Amino acid sequence: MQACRPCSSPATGLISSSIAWRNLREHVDGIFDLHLKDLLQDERRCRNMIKEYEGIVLDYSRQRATSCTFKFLLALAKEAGVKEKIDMMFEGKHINKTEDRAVLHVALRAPRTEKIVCDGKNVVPDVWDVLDKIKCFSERVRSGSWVGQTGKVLKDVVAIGIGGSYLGPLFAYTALQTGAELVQLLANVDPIDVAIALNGLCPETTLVVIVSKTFTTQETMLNAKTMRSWLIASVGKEGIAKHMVAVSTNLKLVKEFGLDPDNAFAFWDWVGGRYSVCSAVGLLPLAIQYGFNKVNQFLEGAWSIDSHFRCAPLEDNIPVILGLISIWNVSFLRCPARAILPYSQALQKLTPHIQQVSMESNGKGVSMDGRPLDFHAGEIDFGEPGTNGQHSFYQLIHQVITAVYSPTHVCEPISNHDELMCNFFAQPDALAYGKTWEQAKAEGISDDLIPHKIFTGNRPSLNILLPTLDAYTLGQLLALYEHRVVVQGFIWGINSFDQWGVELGKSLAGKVRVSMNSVRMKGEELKGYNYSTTYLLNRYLKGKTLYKLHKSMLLDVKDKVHLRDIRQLVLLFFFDLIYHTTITSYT
Ligand SMILES: O=P(O)(O)OC[C@H]1O[C@H](O)[C@H](O)[C@@H](O)[C@@H]1O
Repeated sequence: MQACRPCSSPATGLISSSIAWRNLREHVDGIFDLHLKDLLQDERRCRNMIKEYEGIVLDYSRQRATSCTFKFLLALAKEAGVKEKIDMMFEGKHINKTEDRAVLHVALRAPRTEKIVCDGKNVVPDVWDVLDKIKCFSERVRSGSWVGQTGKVLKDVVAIGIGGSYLGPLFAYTALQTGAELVQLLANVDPIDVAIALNGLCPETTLVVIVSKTFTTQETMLNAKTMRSWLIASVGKEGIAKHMVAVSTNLKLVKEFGLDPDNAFAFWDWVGGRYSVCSAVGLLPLAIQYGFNKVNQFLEGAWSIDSHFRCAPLEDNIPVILGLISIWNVSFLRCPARAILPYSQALQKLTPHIQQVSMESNGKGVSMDGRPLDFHAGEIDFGEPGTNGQHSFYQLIHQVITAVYSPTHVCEPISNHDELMCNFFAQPDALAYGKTWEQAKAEGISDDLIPHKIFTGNRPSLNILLPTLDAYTLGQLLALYEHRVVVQGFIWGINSFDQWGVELGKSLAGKVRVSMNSVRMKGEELKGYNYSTTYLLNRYLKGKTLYKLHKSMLLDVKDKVHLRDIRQLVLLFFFDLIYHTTITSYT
């Protein structure tokens, strides 16, 4: 077993130049020779790799790691100043340096009596003002005392948002679903998504919630305008206040959009979009659908993990351990892909949400001070609920790629889920042990088939077991993943709170938008694009388009959307593109 070298501060500013990092780099060579089937025989090692907090069990004994690995990883966490960075986060310091902002999503779930200071002000009372407003408003909608312009009770709610203003709420909302839903979430600007959301809805009994942190996101604003026109056509401009509310940090733009500031639910720039589930972004739809009690439990669950994250020693701190496991796999074992596999259908939207939280946060190529990283950072996240995933992409994990690490099995044990649970318990061992030639032979498999039926195993995984799945444990699960991602960013020394790459795409789309408008409205020629883009754009502009249909369907048809018509056109357009692609690739 190797001894830990004493740590020293990184000389170049990158964590990779620290002694702790170098210790791990040397240590990893020895790990490549170990197999999980041998590591799993060491009961003492396995016992040390199981942690429990409030009934949540984390078992990471199927990681390709020894207890020495964890000593080195903990030394790395200390070297990177993880504890100090956690404190700075809770103290409201501007740790999002490129945007000069604090990172305080933890303040969103702080009890009323807590004090969390940002820029000299305790923000907890502001948080609770909005929570009280959500409680009051949601109770009025649920009880039917908030009526629409024509006096009818509201029966449907459409929440429009995208990215963090959609994925997080969708995850929490879906996880708590029990049956009849009042609320639907709409993200895509594709008219078919709008049409599906509006199908069968009546403006007189519909409430629209616009969810956008910035209130400038093109897709959301376009969908919001479409919905506003749809409402006005039935209830008039004066009816909007009864049928439209907003969640945003930008109350000025909310007002300019024509909404009563009383109908706006605020949050703050110290809440990142992908960390905003516990703001009004996620809580308003949850409260309308499930009642404010559930919201409270959800917040309490998240806060229980926040408190654990802040206070538990690094070696027992579950989000820190999870973050270290990620660092180990990505940067040292060079396994950048992670499957997240919840063995619970209710958690079907966990993976898409964590995909954004993780990949947008840690998909960074430079350190906080702008230095290019000389190591692998960031993860590729994918997944499906178990057992669906087993019948889809598991074959590749078992036999082909070694670059997938820690399929994270999250499970909720309920007695009549036994079949599901059998799979949950079988998969980690199947991945770890694989199957040898000798085993296959002993099973009587014929020689020609044996190569297809042997598996090298040694595929690492970790298991998280929840005692149950309710609003409280859901809040815990959310906070565990949020903090895990943050820990990774703290160690890699990157900024997990900005997303300038996304901004690049947005600004290019803005340029195309202007060009498209000039061609359509003024008949101008396209200028300033490369050959390929000019060709494709012209081809699109000449082809059949949903543009006219979109207008007539949503603006003129008051209460019935013709889904069949729109689908037909979407398909025509789609095949147009396939045809086009085929021609280009064969000439
Ligand atoms: O909430 P909004 O301001 O409309 O932003 C919605 C989304 O926009 C972009 O895609 C950002 O990268 C996301 O982080 C954000 O959640």
